[in-house]
Amino acid sequence: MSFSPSSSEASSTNGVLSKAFKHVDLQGHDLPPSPAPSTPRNGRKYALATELVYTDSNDQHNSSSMPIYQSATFKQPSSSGGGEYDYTRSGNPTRTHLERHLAKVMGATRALAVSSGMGALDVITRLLRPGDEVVTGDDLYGGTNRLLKYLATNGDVIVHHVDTTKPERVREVLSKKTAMVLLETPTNPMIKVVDISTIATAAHEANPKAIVAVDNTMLSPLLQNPLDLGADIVYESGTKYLSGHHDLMAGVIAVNDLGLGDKLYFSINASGCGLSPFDCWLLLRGIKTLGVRMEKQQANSQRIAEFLEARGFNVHYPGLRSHPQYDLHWSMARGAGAVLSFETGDVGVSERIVDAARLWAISVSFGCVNSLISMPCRMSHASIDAKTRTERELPEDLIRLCVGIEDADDLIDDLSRALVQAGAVSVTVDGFHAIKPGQILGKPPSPSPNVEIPNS
Ligand SMILES: Cc1ncc(COP(=O)(O)O)c(C=O)c1O
Ligand SMILES: N[C@@H](CCSC[C@H](N)C(=O)O)C(=O)O
Repeated sequence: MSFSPSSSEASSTNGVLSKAFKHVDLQGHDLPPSPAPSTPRNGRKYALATELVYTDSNDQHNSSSMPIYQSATFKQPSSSGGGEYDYTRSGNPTRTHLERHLAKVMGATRALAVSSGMGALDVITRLLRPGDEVVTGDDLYGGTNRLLKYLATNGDVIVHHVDTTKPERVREVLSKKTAMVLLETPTNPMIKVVDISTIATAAHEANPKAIVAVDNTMLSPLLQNPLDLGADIVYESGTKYLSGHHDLMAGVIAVNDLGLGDKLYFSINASGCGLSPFDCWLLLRGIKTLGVRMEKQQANSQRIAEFLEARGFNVHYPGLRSHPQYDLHWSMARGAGAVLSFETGDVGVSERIVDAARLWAISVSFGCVNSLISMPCRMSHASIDAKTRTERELPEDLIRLCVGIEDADDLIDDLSRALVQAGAVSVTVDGFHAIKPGQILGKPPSPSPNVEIPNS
Protein backbone atom coordinates (compact mmCIF):
# COMPACT_ATOMS: atom_id res chain seq x y z
CA MET A 1 0.00 0.00 0.00
CA SER A 2 2.72 2.44 0.89
CA PHE A 3 6.02 3.24 -0.72
CA SER A 4 9.02 3.93 1.49
CA PRO A 5 11.71 6.18 0.13
CA SER A 6 15.24 5.22 1.00
CA SER A 7 17.07 7.53 3.37
CA SER A 8 18.95 9.17 0.50
CA GLU A 9 15.61 9.97 -1.14
CA ALA A 10 14.13 11.38 2.02
CA SER A 11 16.99 13.84 2.40
CA SER A 12 15.69 17.33 1.88
CA THR A 13 17.24 20.24 0.06
CA ASN A 14 17.27 23.95 0.66
CA GLY A 15 14.50 24.50 -1.87
CA VAL A 16 16.62 25.32 -4.91
CA LEU A 17 17.49 23.16 -7.87
CA SER A 18 20.17 20.87 -6.55
CA LYS A 19 22.01 17.88 -7.91
CA ALA A 20 21.97 16.61 -4.31
CA PHE A 21 18.26 16.00 -4.77
CA LYS A 22 19.04 12.36 -5.40
CA HIS A 23 16.66 9.50 -6.10
CA VAL A 24 17.02 5.76 -6.30
CA ASP A 25 14.61 3.23 -7.67
CA LEU A 26 13.13 0.40 -5.63
CA GLN A 27 16.24 -1.72 -6.31
CA GLY A 28 18.47 1.07 -5.05
CA HIS A 29 19.73 2.11 -8.51
CA ASP A 30 20.44 5.79 -8.87
CA LEU A 31 17.96 7.91 -10.81
CA PRO A 32 18.66 11.39 -12.12
CA PRO A 33 17.77 14.23 -9.77
CA SER A 34 14.06 14.74 -9.40
CA PRO A 35 12.54 17.91 -10.85
CA ALA A 36 13.67 20.90 -8.88
CA PRO A 37 11.91 21.72 -5.66
CA SER A 38 9.61 24.57 -6.45
CA THR A 39 10.13 28.27 -6.01
CA PRO A 40 9.94 29.14 -2.34
CA ARG A 41 6.98 31.14 -1.12
CA ASN A 42 9.08 34.27 -0.80
CA GLY A 43 9.43 34.09 -4.59
CA ARG A 44 6.08 35.90 -4.62
CA LYS A 45 6.43 39.61 -5.33
CA TYR A 46 2.94 40.64 -6.42
CA ALA A 47 -0.67 40.08 -5.47
CA LEU A 48 -1.81 36.53 -6.12
CA ALA A 49 -3.99 37.53 -9.08
CA THR A 50 -0.87 38.94 -10.72
CA GLU A 51 1.36 36.03 -9.78
CA LEU A 52 -1.15 33.61 -11.35
CA VAL A 53 -0.50 35.19 -14.74
CA TYR A 54 3.30 35.15 -14.66
CA THR A 55 5.40 32.04 -14.71
CA ASP A 56 9.19 32.20 -14.59
CA SER A 57 10.04 30.53 -17.88
CA ASN A 58 13.70 29.76 -18.37
CA ASP A 59 12.98 28.40 -21.83
CA GLN A 60 15.98 28.73 -24.13
CA HIS A 61 13.99 30.75 -26.72
CA ASN A 62 12.20 32.98 -24.18
CA SER A 63 8.86 31.61 -25.31
CA SER A 64 5.84 33.35 -23.78
CA SER A 65 4.13 30.05 -23.25
CA MET A 66 6.12 27.17 -21.77
CA PRO A 67 6.58 24.56 -24.53
CA ILE A 68 5.11 21.09 -24.18
CA TYR A 69 8.04 18.68 -23.87
CA GLN A 70 6.14 15.83 -25.48
CA SER A 71 8.92 13.33 -24.96
CA ALA A 72 8.95 10.17 -22.88
CA THR A 73 12.74 10.00 -22.68
CA PHE A 74 15.73 12.35 -22.51
CA LYS A 75 19.22 11.53 -23.81
CA GLN A 76 22.04 11.43 -21.27
CA PRO A 77 25.49 12.99 -21.68
CA SER A 78 27.19 9.69 -20.86
CA SER A 79 26.55 6.12 -19.76
CA SER A 80 26.64 7.29 -16.16
CA GLY A 81 23.69 9.60 -16.76
CA GLY A 82 23.88 13.13 -15.44
CA GLY A 83 21.07 14.65 -17.50
CA GLU A 84 18.52 16.78 -15.70
CA TYR A 85 15.72 14.51 -16.91
CA ASP A 86 15.75 10.89 -18.06
CA TYR A 87 12.13 9.74 -18.29
CA THR A 88 8.86 11.66 -18.15
CA ARG A 89 7.37 9.48 -15.41
CA SER A 90 10.25 10.66 -13.20
CA GLY A 91 10.27 14.26 -14.41
CA ASN A 92 9.54 16.48 -17.40
CA PRO A 93 10.40 20.16 -17.99
CA THR A 94 6.78 21.18 -18.61
CA ARG A 95 5.74 19.47 -15.37
CA THR A 96 8.61 21.07 -13.44
CA HIS A 97 7.56 24.45 -14.77
CA LEU A 98 3.97 23.86 -13.67
CA GLU A 99 5.04 22.57 -10.26
CA ARG A 100 7.19 25.64 -9.62
CA HIS A 101 4.32 27.87 -10.59
CA LEU A 102 1.93 25.93 -8.37
CA ALA A 103 4.31 26.16 -5.41
CA LYS A 104 4.39 29.91 -5.84
CA VAL A 105 0.62 30.35 -6.07
CA MET A 106 -0.10 27.76 -3.36
CA GLY A 107 2.35 29.45 -0.96
CA ALA A 108 4.36 26.24 -0.65
CA THR A 109 7.95 25.12 -0.80
CA ARG A 110 7.17 22.29 -3.16
CA ALA A 111 4.23 21.34 -5.34
CA LEU A 112 3.56 18.19 -7.34
CA ALA A 113 1.21 17.60 -10.26
CA VAL A 114 -0.56 14.29 -10.79
CA SER A 115 -3.15 12.80 -13.09
CA SER A 116 -6.30 13.61 -11.08
CA GLY A 117 -7.53 14.85 -7.72
CA MET A 118 -8.13 11.27 -6.68
CA GLY A 119 -4.60 10.44 -7.82
CA ALA A 120 -3.39 13.17 -5.43
CA LEU A 121 -5.32 11.65 -2.53
CA ASP A 122 -4.07 8.19 -3.44
CA VAL A 123 -0.46 9.44 -3.30
CA ILE A 124 -1.15 11.10 0.07
CA THR A 125 -2.75 8.01 1.58
CA ARG A 126 0.30 5.95 0.56
CA LEU A 127 1.94 7.62 3.55
CA LEU A 128 -0.29 5.45 5.75
CA ARG A 129 0.73 2.11 7.23
CA PRO A 130 -1.46 -0.81 8.33
CA GLY A 131 -2.95 -0.08 11.76
CA ASP A 132 -2.86 3.69 11.26
CA GLU A 133 -5.95 5.74 12.03
CA VAL A 134 -7.44 8.46 9.86
CA VAL A 135 -9.84 11.09 11.14
CA THR A 136 -12.04 12.72 8.56
CA GLY A 137 -15.39 14.39 7.99
CA ASP A 138 -18.89 13.04 7.57
CA ASP A 139 -19.53 15.30 4.60
CA LEU A 140 -16.95 14.58 1.92
CA TYR A 141 -16.71 14.26 -1.83
CA GLY A 142 -18.06 10.80 -2.80
CA GLY A 143 -14.78 9.68 -4.42
CA THR A 144 -12.83 10.58 -1.27
CA ASN A 145 -15.24 8.53 0.80
CA ARG A 146 -14.85 5.64 -1.66
CA LEU A 147 -11.04 5.63 -1.45
CA LEU A 148 -11.12 5.83 2.36
CA LYS A 149 -13.65 3.00 2.48
CA TYR A 150 -11.37 0.94 0.26
CA LEU A 151 -8.42 1.57 2.60
CA ALA A 152 -10.53 0.71 5.64
CA THR A 153 -11.69 -2.51 4.01
CA ASN A 154 -8.50 -3.64 2.31
CA GLY A 155 -5.65 -1.60 3.79
CA ASP A 156 -6.07 -2.28 7.51
CA VAL A 157 -6.51 1.44 8.14
CA ILE A 158 -9.11 2.62 10.66
CA VAL A 159 -11.15 5.56 9.37
CA HIS A 160 -13.23 7.71 11.75
CA HIS A 161 -15.87 9.84 10.05
CA VAL A 162 -16.98 12.61 12.41
CA ASP A 163 -18.63 16.00 12.16
CA THR A 164 -15.50 18.07 11.56
CA THR A 165 -17.45 21.31 11.98
CA LYS A 166 -17.26 20.45 15.71
CA PRO A 167 -13.62 20.29 16.85
CA GLU A 168 -14.76 18.53 20.05
CA ARG A 169 -16.02 15.58 17.95
CA VAL A 170 -12.62 15.44 16.27
CA ARG A 171 -10.81 15.52 19.65
CA GLU A 172 -12.88 12.55 20.84
CA VAL A 173 -11.32 10.29 18.19
CA LEU A 174 -7.80 11.74 18.02
CA SER A 175 -5.09 9.59 19.59
CA LYS A 176 -1.42 8.65 19.26
CA LYS A 177 -2.55 6.29 16.50
CA THR A 178 -3.91 9.16 14.41
CA ALA A 179 -1.60 9.22 11.42
CA MET A 180 -3.69 11.51 9.26
CA VAL A 181 -6.49 14.04 9.54
CA LEU A 182 -8.18 14.68 6.25
CA LEU A 183 -10.35 17.77 5.93
CA GLU A 184 -12.49 19.43 3.31
CA THR A 185 -13.59 23.02 3.80
CA PRO A 186 -16.05 24.05 2.56
CA THR A 187 -17.30 20.50 2.27
CA ASN A 188 -18.73 19.01 -0.88
CA PRO A 189 -21.75 19.11 -1.14
CA MET A 190 -23.16 20.58 2.10
CA ILE A 191 -20.73 23.56 2.10
CA LYS A 192 -19.93 23.10 5.78
CA VAL A 193 -16.92 24.99 7.10
CA VAL A 194 -14.18 23.37 9.16
CA ASP A 195 -11.75 25.16 11.50
CA ILE A 196 -8.41 24.11 10.01
CA SER A 197 -6.14 25.72 12.65
CA THR A 198 -7.99 24.38 15.68
CA ILE A 199 -8.13 20.86 14.27
CA ALA A 200 -4.52 20.93 13.06
CA THR A 201 -3.34 22.01 16.52
CA ALA A 202 -5.39 19.28 18.21
CA ALA A 203 -4.12 16.65 15.75
CA HIS A 204 -0.49 17.61 16.30
CA GLU A 205 -1.01 17.60 20.07
CA ALA A 206 -2.45 14.08 19.90
CA ASN A 207 0.37 12.87 17.67
CA PRO A 208 3.14 15.28 16.65
CA LYS A 209 3.74 13.11 13.58
CA ALA A 210 0.11 13.21 12.42
CA ILE A 211 -0.31 14.64 8.95
CA VAL A 212 -3.09 17.14 8.44
CA ALA A 213 -4.14 17.11 4.79
CA VAL A 214 -6.68 19.60 3.47
CA ASP A 215 -8.64 19.26 0.24
CA ASN A 216 -8.82 22.86 -1.01
CA THR A 217 -10.65 22.05 -4.25
CA MET A 218 -13.75 24.05 -3.36
CA LEU A 219 -11.87 27.35 -3.06
CA SER A 220 -8.55 27.10 -4.94
CA PRO A 221 -5.32 28.78 -3.75
CA LEU A 222 -6.73 32.14 -4.78
CA LEU A 223 -9.20 32.06 -1.90
CA GLN A 224 -7.67 29.88 0.81
CA ASN A 225 -4.20 28.67 1.79
CA PRO A 226 -4.50 25.78 4.27
CA LEU A 227 -0.70 25.54 4.70
CA ASP A 228 -0.84 28.96 6.38
CA LEU A 229 -3.49 27.62 8.76
CA GLY A 230 -1.48 24.67 10.08
CA ALA A 231 -2.04 21.99 7.42
CA ASP A 232 0.92 19.81 6.45
CA ILE A 233 -0.41 18.99 3.01
CA VAL A 234 -2.84 20.79 0.76
CA TYR A 235 -4.23 19.09 -2.31
CA GLU A 236 -6.76 19.95 -4.96
CA SER A 237 -8.47 18.54 -7.96
CA GLY A 238 -6.91 20.61 -10.73
CA THR A 239 -9.82 19.42 -12.86
CA LYS A 240 -11.85 22.19 -11.20
CA TYR A 241 -10.98 25.88 -10.68
CA LEU A 242 -7.27 25.69 -11.43
CA SER A 243 -7.90 24.55 -15.01
CA GLY A 244 -11.37 26.04 -15.28
CA HIS A 245 -12.55 24.65 -18.61
CA HIS A 246 -13.27 20.97 -17.98
CA ASP A 247 -10.78 20.00 -20.63
CA LEU A 248 -8.40 18.01 -18.43
CA MET A 249 -8.10 15.90 -15.31
CA ALA A 250 -5.38 16.86 -12.83
CA GLY A 251 -4.47 16.78 -9.17
CA VAL A 252 -2.04 19.02 -7.31
CA ILE A 253 -0.32 18.58 -3.95
CA ALA A 254 1.67 21.19 -2.03
CA VAL A 255 3.82 21.02 1.11
CA ASN A 256 6.31 23.10 3.04
CA ASP A 257 8.24 20.16 4.49
CA LEU A 258 10.70 19.03 1.81
CA GLY A 259 11.10 15.60 3.40
CA LEU A 260 7.38 15.07 3.05
CA GLY A 261 7.60 16.35 -0.52
CA ASP A 262 10.27 13.75 -1.27
CA LYS A 263 8.07 10.94 0.05
CA LEU A 264 5.15 12.10 -2.07
CA TYR A 265 7.37 12.48 -5.13
CA PHE A 266 8.64 8.94 -4.56
CA SER A 267 5.10 7.53 -4.72
CA ILE A 268 4.29 9.56 -7.82
CA ASN A 269 7.36 8.28 -9.64
CA ALA A 270 6.93 4.73 -8.33
CA SER A 271 3.24 4.51 -9.21
CA GLY A 272 3.49 6.55 -12.41
CA CYS A 273 0.71 9.07 -11.85
CA GLY A 274 2.62 12.26 -12.73
CA LEU A 275 0.64 14.65 -14.91
CA SER A 276 1.28 14.30 -18.64
CA PRO A 277 3.16 17.15 -20.43
CA PHE A 278 0.12 18.20 -22.46
CA ASP A 279 -2.12 18.34 -19.40
CA CYS A 280 0.59 20.29 -17.54
CA TRP A 281 0.56 22.81 -20.36
CA LEU A 282 -3.25 23.06 -20.32
CA LEU A 283 -3.21 23.51 -16.56
CA LEU A 284 -0.57 26.25 -16.79
CA ARG A 285 -2.79 27.97 -19.33
CA GLY A 286 -5.89 27.65 -17.15
CA ILE A 287 -4.22 28.96 -13.98
CA LYS A 288 -3.48 32.29 -15.66
CA THR A 289 -7.17 33.20 -15.79
CA LEU A 290 -8.15 31.84 -12.37
CA GLY A 291 -8.37 35.37 -10.91
CA VAL A 292 -10.87 36.77 -13.42
CA ARG A 293 -12.86 33.57 -13.65
CA MET A 294 -13.24 33.28 -9.90
CA GLU A 295 -14.19 36.93 -9.50
CA LYS A 296 -17.08 36.57 -11.95
CA GLN A 297 -18.09 33.11 -10.69
CA GLN A 298 -18.28 34.38 -7.12
CA ALA A 299 -20.26 37.48 -8.05
CA ASN A 300 -22.74 35.30 -9.93
CA SER A 301 -22.91 32.80 -7.04
CA GLN A 302 -23.66 35.52 -4.52
CA ARG A 303 -26.57 36.80 -6.60
CA ILE A 304 -27.95 33.32 -7.14
CA ALA A 305 -27.59 32.36 -3.46
CA GLU A 306 -29.41 35.56 -2.42
CA PHE A 307 -32.08 35.00 -5.06
CA LEU A 308 -32.81 31.49 -3.77
CA GLU A 309 -32.66 32.45 -0.10
CA ALA A 310 -35.00 35.40 -0.65
CA ARG A 311 -37.53 32.91 -2.02
CA GLY A 312 -37.38 30.75 1.09
CA PHE A 313 -35.03 27.95 0.08
CA ASN A 314 -32.55 26.51 2.56
CA VAL A 315 -29.34 27.62 0.82
CA HIS A 316 -25.81 26.57 1.79
CA TYR A 317 -23.26 29.18 0.75
CA PRO A 318 -20.63 30.92 2.90
CA GLY A 319 -21.30 34.22 1.14
CA LEU A 320 -24.66 34.34 2.95
CA ARG A 321 -24.80 35.84 6.45
CA SER A 322 -27.12 32.99 7.38
CA HIS A 323 -24.34 30.42 6.89
CA PRO A 324 -23.79 28.91 10.37
CA GLN A 325 -20.01 29.30 10.10
CA TYR A 326 -19.92 32.58 8.21
CA ASP A 327 -17.38 34.21 10.57
CA LEU A 328 -15.14 31.15 10.69
CA HIS A 329 -15.15 30.89 6.91
CA TRP A 330 -14.13 34.52 6.45
CA SER A 331 -11.42 34.18 9.08
CA MET A 332 -9.77 31.55 6.86
CA ALA A 333 -10.77 32.42 3.31
CA ARG A 334 -10.77 35.41 0.97
CA GLY A 335 -13.94 34.48 -0.88
CA ALA A 336 -16.99 32.25 -0.80
CA GLY A 337 -16.25 30.25 -3.95
CA ALA A 338 -18.76 29.36 -6.62
CA VAL A 339 -20.44 26.18 -5.41
CA LEU A 340 -23.70 26.35 -3.50
CA SER A 341 -26.36 23.85 -2.64
CA PHE A 342 -29.98 24.15 -1.63
CA GLU A 343 -32.82 21.97 -0.47
CA THR A 344 -36.34 21.99 -1.83
CA GLY A 345 -37.89 19.62 0.71
CA ASP A 346 -38.95 17.11 -1.93
CA VAL A 347 -36.86 14.78 -4.08
CA GLY A 348 -39.38 14.80 -6.93
CA VAL A 349 -39.38 18.59 -7.06
CA SER A 350 -35.59 18.69 -7.06
CA GLU A 351 -35.53 16.17 -9.88
CA ARG A 352 -37.95 18.30 -11.90
CA ILE A 353 -35.92 21.47 -11.31
CA VAL A 354 -32.72 19.82 -12.52
CA ASP A 355 -34.45 18.30 -15.53
CA ALA A 356 -36.11 21.61 -16.43
CA ALA A 357 -32.88 23.63 -16.44
CA ARG A 358 -31.67 24.52 -19.92
CA LEU A 359 -28.70 26.86 -19.55
CA TRP A 360 -27.44 24.95 -16.50
CA ALA A 361 -25.91 21.70 -17.74
CA ILE A 362 -26.77 18.57 -15.76
CA SER A 363 -23.27 17.47 -14.89
CA VAL A 364 -20.92 16.51 -12.10
CA SER A 365 -17.87 18.64 -11.32
CA PHE A 366 -17.46 22.36 -10.67
CA GLY A 367 -15.02 25.22 -11.14
CA CYS A 368 -15.65 25.44 -14.86
CA VAL A 369 -16.59 28.55 -16.88
CA ASN A 370 -20.04 27.15 -17.60
CA SER A 371 -22.71 26.56 -14.96
CA LEU A 372 -23.74 23.11 -13.81
CA ILE A 373 -26.65 21.70 -11.85
CA SER A 374 -26.76 18.31 -10.17
CA MET A 375 -28.32 16.15 -7.49
CA PRO A 376 -25.30 14.95 -5.46
CA CYS A 377 -27.01 11.85 -4.02
CA ARG A 378 -27.59 10.55 -7.54
CA MET A 379 -24.42 11.83 -9.15
CA SER A 380 -21.18 12.96 -7.44
CA HIS A 381 -22.05 11.22 -4.17
CA ALA A 382 -23.90 8.18 -5.50
CA SER A 383 -20.97 5.97 -4.50
CA ILE A 384 -21.87 6.60 -0.84
CA ASP A 385 -24.55 4.00 -0.11
CA ALA A 386 -28.05 5.22 0.74
CA LYS A 387 -27.85 4.02 4.37
CA THR A 388 -24.62 5.95 4.98
CA ARG A 389 -26.04 9.03 3.25
CA THR A 390 -29.01 8.91 5.61
CA GLU A 391 -26.80 8.38 8.69
CA ARG A 392 -24.70 11.37 7.64
CA GLU A 393 -27.79 13.45 6.94
CA LEU A 394 -27.02 14.11 3.31
CA PRO A 395 -30.38 15.29 1.93
CA GLU A 396 -31.62 13.30 -1.05
CA ASP A 397 -33.35 16.41 -2.38
CA LEU A 398 -30.15 18.47 -2.32
CA ILE A 399 -29.42 20.38 -5.53
CA ARG A 400 -25.87 21.58 -6.13
CA LEU A 401 -25.19 24.58 -8.34
CA CYS A 402 -21.71 25.13 -9.73
CA VAL A 403 -21.72 28.64 -11.02
CA GLY A 404 -19.88 29.76 -14.12
CA ILE A 405 -19.04 33.07 -15.77
CA GLU A 406 -22.21 33.56 -17.81
CA ASP A 407 -24.45 36.61 -17.48
CA ALA A 408 -26.03 36.37 -14.01
CA ASP A 409 -29.48 37.43 -15.28
CA ASP A 410 -29.48 34.61 -17.82
CA LEU A 411 -28.62 32.12 -15.09
CA ILE A 412 -31.32 33.47 -12.76
CA ASP A 413 -33.94 33.53 -15.54
CA ASP A 414 -33.22 29.93 -16.43
CA LEU A 415 -33.32 28.86 -12.79
CA SER A 416 -36.58 30.80 -12.22
CA ARG A 417 -38.17 29.08 -15.17
CA ALA A 418 -37.01 25.67 -13.92
CA LEU A 419 -38.34 26.39 -10.40
CA VAL A 420 -41.72 27.42 -11.74
CA GLN A 421 -41.92 24.55 -14.19
CA ALA A 422 -41.02 22.09 -11.43
CA GLY A 423 -43.69 23.41 -9.09
CA ALA A 424 -41.06 24.38 -6.53
CA VAL A 425 -42.42 27.88 -6.07
CA SER A 426 -45.81 29.47 -5.67
CA VAL A 427 -46.25 32.39 -7.98
CA THR A 428 -47.98 35.50 -6.66
CA VAL A 429 -48.32 39.01 -7.99
CA ASP A 430 -45.28 40.12 -5.99
CA GLY A 431 -43.01 37.36 -7.26
CA PHE A 432 -42.59 33.75 -6.28
CA HIS A 433 -41.69 31.86 -3.13
CA ALA A 434 -40.50 28.36 -2.26
CA ILE A 435 -43.32 26.00 -1.50
CA LYS A 436 -42.67 24.54 1.93
CA PRO A 437 -42.29 20.75 2.28
CA GLY A 438 -45.76 19.24 2.51
CA GLN A 439 -47.14 22.01 0.38
CA ILE A 440 -45.43 20.59 -2.69
CA LEU A 441 -47.84 20.39 -5.59
CA GLY A 442 -48.53 16.86 -6.77
CA LYS A 443 -48.45 17.96 -10.37
CA PRO A 444 -46.07 20.55 -11.79
CA PRO A 445 -48.05 23.67 -12.80
CA SER A 446 -47.60 25.22 -16.18
CA PRO A 447 -45.06 28.03 -16.29
CA SER A 448 -46.46 31.29 -14.96
CA PRO A 449 -46.90 34.22 -17.33
CA ASN A 450 -45.39 36.45 -14.56
CA VAL A 451 -42.02 34.87 -15.03
CA GLU A 452 -40.06 35.68 -18.10
CA ILE A 453 -38.86 32.51 -19.74
CA PRO A 454 -35.75 32.80 -21.84
CA ASN A 455 -35.66 30.99 -25.14
CA SER A 456 -34.03 27.63 -24.72
C1 LIG B 1 -13.65 18.10 -3.24
C2 LIG B 1 -13.09 17.16 -4.26
N1 LIG B 1 -11.88 16.61 -4.06
C3 LIG B 1 -11.33 15.77 -4.94
C4 LIG B 1 -11.97 15.43 -6.11
C5 LIG B 1 -11.32 14.48 -7.05
O1 LIG B 1 -10.86 15.14 -8.18
P1 LIG B 1 -10.71 14.45 -9.62
O2 LIG B 1 -12.07 14.29 -10.18
O3 LIG B 1 -9.85 15.41 -10.35
O4 LIG B 1 -10.09 13.13 -9.40
C6 LIG B 1 -13.24 15.99 -6.37
C7 LIG B 1 -14.02 15.69 -7.59
O5 LIG B 1 -13.83 14.82 -8.35
C8 LIG B 1 -13.80 16.85 -5.42
O6 LIG B 1 -15.01 17.37 -5.59
N1 LIG C 1 -18.60 9.02 -11.64
C1 LIG C 1 -17.67 9.83 -10.90
C2 LIG C 1 -18.35 11.06 -10.40
C3 LIG C 1 -17.41 12.20 -10.31
S1 LIG C 1 -17.98 13.53 -9.30
C4 LIG C 1 -16.85 14.83 -9.70
C5 LIG C 1 -16.78 15.96 -8.75
N2 LIG C 1 -15.89 15.73 -7.67
C6 LIG C 1 -18.07 16.44 -8.18
O1 LIG C 1 -18.19 16.60 -6.95
O2 LIG C 1 -18.96 16.73 -8.96
C7 LIG C 1 -17.16 9.03 -9.73
O3 LIG C 1 -17.84 8.08 -9.33
O4 LIG C 1 -16.10 9.31 -9.23
